[in-house]
Amino acid sequence: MTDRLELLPAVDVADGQAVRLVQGEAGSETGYGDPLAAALDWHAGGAEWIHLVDLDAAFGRGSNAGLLADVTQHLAGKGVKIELSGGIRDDASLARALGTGATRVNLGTAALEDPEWTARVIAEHGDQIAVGLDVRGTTLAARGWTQEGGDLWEVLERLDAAGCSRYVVTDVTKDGTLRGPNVDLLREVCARTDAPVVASGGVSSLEDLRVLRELVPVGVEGAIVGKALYAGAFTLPQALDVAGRP
Ligand SMILES: O=C(O)c1ccccc1N[C@@H]1O[C@H](COP(=O)(O)O)[C@@H](O)[C@H]1O
Repeated sequence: MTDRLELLPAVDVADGQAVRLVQGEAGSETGYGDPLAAALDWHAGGAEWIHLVDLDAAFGRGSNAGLLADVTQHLAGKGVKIELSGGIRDDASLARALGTGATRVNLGTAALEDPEWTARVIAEHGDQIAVGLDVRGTTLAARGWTQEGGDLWEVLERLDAAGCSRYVVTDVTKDGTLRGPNVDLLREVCARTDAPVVASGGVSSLEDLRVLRELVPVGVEGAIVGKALYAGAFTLPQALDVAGRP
């Protein structure tokens, strides 16, 4: 068993550009240019994974599907694993997402609004499907985090029963704020499921990554890092030194 924390640098895309939002609020974005250039930077820094999000699809206001497919194919060709999310809500969008060569895809809204479809695709695709549990407190958020999507613990129990292989847990109130991860939330989710958990939201420092690495034995498998890398709080090689290298 590994004690390494997997790191997933984030590339969130809105209107064709890499951006970071604050608490997922539309209009709060800071731009970071070309998504492929950002992804290639993370590859050059040693990224094993990239967490790639179509924000326009998540908000239901557009699509960057072609661009994300290009980024995925390009990076997958270099051996980088892609976790793709945003707007994957039906058979067509799931087939397109898996067809890009992404290693896995994250379901958000669909996992809250369409339990039967979600159970079916989990049964069909196994660990190619993860579910993003995006929460404020213990209330889930859907549709670009603009609508409430139910109780975290009830949904976790349902998804566990469906055989969900992995959860990406985001404290929406921490995301993009550089205020540190919600360690209590992560511990509680890990205590209630045997599936691995990817931590998302709030990472601000190398110390945060040390803390998250200490949670690996209880079930935290990885951490998504966004704003801290883009803002230069630390470099990806420094982060990998703390998290452990593949
Ligand atoms: O990542 C964000 O900053 C974000 C902000 C607002 C909404 C969604 C966001 N990200 C990810 O989008 C998917 C959910 O998309 P969908 O509901 O399945 O269409 C999920 O991975 C969120 O973490």
